[in-house]
Amino acid sequence: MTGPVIVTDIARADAATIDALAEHGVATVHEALGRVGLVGAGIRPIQDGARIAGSAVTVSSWPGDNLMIHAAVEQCEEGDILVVSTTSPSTDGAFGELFATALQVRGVRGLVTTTGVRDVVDLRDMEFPVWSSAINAQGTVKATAGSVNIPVVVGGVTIHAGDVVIADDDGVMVVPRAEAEAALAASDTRVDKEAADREAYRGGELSLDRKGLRDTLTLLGVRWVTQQDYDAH
Ligand SMILES: O=C([O-])CC(=O)C(=O)O
Ligand SMILES: [Mg+2]
Repeated sequence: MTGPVIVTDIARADAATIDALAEHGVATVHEALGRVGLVGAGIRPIQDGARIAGSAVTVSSWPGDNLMIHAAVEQCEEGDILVVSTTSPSTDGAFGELFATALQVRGVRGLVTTTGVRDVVDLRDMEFPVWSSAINAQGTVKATAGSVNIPVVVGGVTIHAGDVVIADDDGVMVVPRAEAEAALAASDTRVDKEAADREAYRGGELSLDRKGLRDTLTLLGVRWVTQQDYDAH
């Protein structure tokens, strides 16, 4: 379909699966999925300590224009995360505490945006978590058509409406909706493995031995030499 659209009634992943993914956090799910889905590190949290997951409601906006964010609020439901991208780069402050107020009332868990945001003192105070490209008071207009709930690119990653977005202090990642269950199972397995690793490291075991990395170093031609031998050659 061409032209601006607002897609309604999007499909979402299972709520319990989304909540369990939130508990695992970005780094674990990213590793468990095979190191995919990570949004570029240019999208940063404005707060410390928030860890959320939710279904993406996506916005494709004109730069410097937040009309389509206004349109998207109506499409948001309990447990969603609003994801905003612009058709060309813009760090204008397209979002602030008024939008956050409207979204919080609808049970939206947070915002991920390639734009800038403003009112950050208020956003932090009201505990509405935000990941953005910039903090910027620059105001925007409401004049240009865009789309809601079409695929958008954020930090090099394509996010479809209804995909599971996970965000915490490490960054933001996306799990395609159809892979949410598999991502959770793989994350559970990884957490068990890391628990065993942690126990071993607490006991003094070296990761070099536990992961067989001495062989890797040897295969790569790395040699262990005493300082005396090193200095002598
Ligand atoms: O109204 C705007 O343009 C963005 C903003 O500052 C808010 O949501 O509070
Ligand atoms: Mg404001």
